[in-house]
Amino acid sequence: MQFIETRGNDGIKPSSVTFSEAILSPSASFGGLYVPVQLPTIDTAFLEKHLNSHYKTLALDFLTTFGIDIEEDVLQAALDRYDGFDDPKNPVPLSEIEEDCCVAELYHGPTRAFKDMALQPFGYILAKLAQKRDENYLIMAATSGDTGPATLETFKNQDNVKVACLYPDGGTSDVQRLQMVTEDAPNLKVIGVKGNFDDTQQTLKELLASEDFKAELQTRNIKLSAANSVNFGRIIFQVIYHIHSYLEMMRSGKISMGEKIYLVVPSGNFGNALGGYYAKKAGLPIEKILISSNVNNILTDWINKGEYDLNDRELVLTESPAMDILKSSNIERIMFDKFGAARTRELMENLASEGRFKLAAEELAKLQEDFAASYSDDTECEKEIAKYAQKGYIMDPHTATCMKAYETLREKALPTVIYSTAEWTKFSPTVAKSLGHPVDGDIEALQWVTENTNVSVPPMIHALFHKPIVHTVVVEKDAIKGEMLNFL
Ligand SMILES: N[C@@H](CCOP(=O)(O)O)C(=O)O
Repeated sequence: MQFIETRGNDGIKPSSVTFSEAILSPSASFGGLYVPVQLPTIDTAFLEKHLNSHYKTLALDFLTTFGIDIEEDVLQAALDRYDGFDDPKNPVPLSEIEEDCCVAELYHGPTRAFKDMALQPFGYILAKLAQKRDENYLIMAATSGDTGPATLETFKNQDNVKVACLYPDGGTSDVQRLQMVTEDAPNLKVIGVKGNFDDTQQTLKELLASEDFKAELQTRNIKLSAANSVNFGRIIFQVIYHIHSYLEMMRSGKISMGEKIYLVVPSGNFGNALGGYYAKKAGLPIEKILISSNVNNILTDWINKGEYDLNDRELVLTESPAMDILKSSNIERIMFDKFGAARTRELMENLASEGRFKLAAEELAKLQEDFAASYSDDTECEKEIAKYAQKGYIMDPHTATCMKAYETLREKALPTVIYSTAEWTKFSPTVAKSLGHPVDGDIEALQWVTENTNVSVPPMIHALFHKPIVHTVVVEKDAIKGEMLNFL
């Protein structure tokens, strides 16, 4: 399988690359991204074959069908990382919360967020490639809370790889911050940035596209890659759990083969939703993908009106910080798929120069064939958390944004899978507040929620409060590059 570029080719970079090249060097021509030339087919035969498969068997078959240039023993070992999840046989359990609605819990890995689903195996593969080639890599990650911890966890103590993780100071939950600043390994650098997530991601994208920065790194014998969903190595693993969810719905008798379902995806950088879109395009019976946001609802406008406008918006800090994003990376891959490279380049260049673009009516109609969107503010989310707690299910604030999408966007009465992207333990003060017991800090909130509901706190979350803080650097945006070079 070859990979091509969302904004076309500049005549300098190769016109297509292999999977390993795309993940080791994820910046494509004109600042674009890599996408596969085609997708494998997920047909009835494929689904039937995996009705009783272990998650790892399904994943290996999907990756093999994709035809990526990674040896099978490396893929096997990468997938063995799922053995460290709560239930190795089923890393993504589904819980029924309504008769026609299940929550797919993507957070049962080491950092309690869906990012582990991709970063655990992807991190293994990237590090192995670097080691086999005897090359050294700086892996950059920009995070609004979940990607950072998962990146540090997957790459810690890996030979040939150093990580620079950028987070917005004050823009994550306390648990998310602690997960990063207490992660101690000689190959990890965590940098707090005075700014918001978009500032950190903008820096990452600029450095990734900068030939000068890459040349500077080359003098130290280091190459540059990224752990965010701009890297297709993340996306490929984010397709698989959508297939798994469908199979789980079949296994539990909620659907029969071929019956369509809705997916509801809380979205920021749109990698999770893109995975669902690719699964749908490959043949998984999905009616539509319903996108939920918080008040940083630029994706809602993109899908409902065809408008993507940064000009009259300020990024707002919310109780669902992982979605506090305005410059969403993967809309580009969707637009490439629907409108082609030339139009994608034009739209993305308009966004860069004018801060906005608008889709034509027929383009919007194409987008709406696959997506619908809504958003919820913090108060609405708190009500949903309280409502489902009463029914015995504790959800985090990102998952809570999905409930409005589930309640209002479905045009047909079809079974629905909602994606829970993070465990409530990362946002316990919001959960306690939603349940009518506002408290000051995480320790008290975790204790109160566990004493008053049916959930428990995993040991790695408890342990965070006793670990020494090893990363204390907080810098202005302009100082990020220098800070990373000092580390190297
Ligand atoms: N929501 C993310 C932001 C980065 O997204 P990614 O999927 O591109 O890594 C976070 O929690 O860090």
